[in-house]
Amino acid sequence: MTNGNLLRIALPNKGALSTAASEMLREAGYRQRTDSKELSLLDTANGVEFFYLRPRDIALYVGEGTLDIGITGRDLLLDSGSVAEESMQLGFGRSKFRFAARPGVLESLAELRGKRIATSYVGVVQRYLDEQRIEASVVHLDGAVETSIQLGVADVIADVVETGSTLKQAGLVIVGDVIMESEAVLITRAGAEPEGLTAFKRRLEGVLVARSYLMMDYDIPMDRVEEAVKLTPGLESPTVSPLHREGWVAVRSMVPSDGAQRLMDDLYELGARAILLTDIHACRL
Ligand SMILES: Nc1ncnc2c1ncn2[C@@H]1O[C@H](COP(=O)(O)OP(=O)(O)OP(=O)(O)O)[C@@H](O)[C@H]1O
Ligand SMILES: O=P(O)(O)OC[C@H]1O[C@H](OP(=O)(O)OP(=O)(O)O)[C@H](O)[C@@H]1O
Ligand SMILES: [Mg+2]
Repeated sequence: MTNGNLLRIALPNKGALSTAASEMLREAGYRQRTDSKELSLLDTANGVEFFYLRPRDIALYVGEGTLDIGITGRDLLLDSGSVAEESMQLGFGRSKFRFAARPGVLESLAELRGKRIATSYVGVVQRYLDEQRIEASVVHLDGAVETSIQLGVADVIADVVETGSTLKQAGLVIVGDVIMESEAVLITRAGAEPEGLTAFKRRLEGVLVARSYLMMDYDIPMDRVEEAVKLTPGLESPTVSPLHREGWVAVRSMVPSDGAQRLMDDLYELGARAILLTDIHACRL
């Protein structure tokens, strides 16, 4: 690591991952650029420096050790062939990598043999073809690959699919199974443990937990508390506090956001009252 003890972090400068990555870092308490033209940003109070780079190039910088860590897509990491490694899943930028063609052109991926496949992810596609021992020609395009079929440059495309609306617009249908599932990931260099990495990861983990859990409070008669805490076991152990009202206690526990309303109904049925749900802004487990 250069530049004193600053942890040097690569972030997507534009594209599908950029806004969500910056948002996550802001939630983790880091400074982020306010102008999308800024190329890098120092956050000395938190011991980090951010470099805003093309998501495609991020694995290269991290793999070569020029930068300590980065946020990019799992598919882009694999495509780059970099020695950088996935160190943490970040839960946004989810997509599936798939083959598609005009209806009737291809029944299964076994029929890819001899076809012209257009993609921006040559590394991912070639690796798949090699694994399956299929010989086909790969046409490298920078983007808008769906249009290449209409323009006669390819028979098949291989691309990121999120909602599927781009494929639909181009009149293409998915062929075969999902080649890979991707999401934004934190990447590091194999074997490297830069100073500050553990603290940085703990902050991001805090954001992931704060996003997927809520804080629940409720009052309940003491003789029901065992049943109630079985429904709300929390991550460590729920806090049970005495109440002024005799025979009642207050319970506080983290609960998964998914299904929290249903949990409130169940607790009410059990006799709980004053059931409150509040957001968690930040946490360290
Ligand atoms: N709807 C989406 N479109 C494209 N990429 C997506 C989508 N949803 C998630 N991703 C992920 O975002 C990453 C690609 O990011 P980005 O769109 O910035 O790359 P790009 O298409 O190569 O760049 P650009 O379109 O800016 O030239 C991949 O990891 C991909 O899986
Ligand atoms: O399934 P969907 O929700 O339609 O999203 C997938 C589409 O979005 C991306 O394109 P992008 O907008 O990044 O343009 P590009 O192809 O020029 O990179 C990707 O390459 C697909 O074309
Ligand atoms: Mg794109």
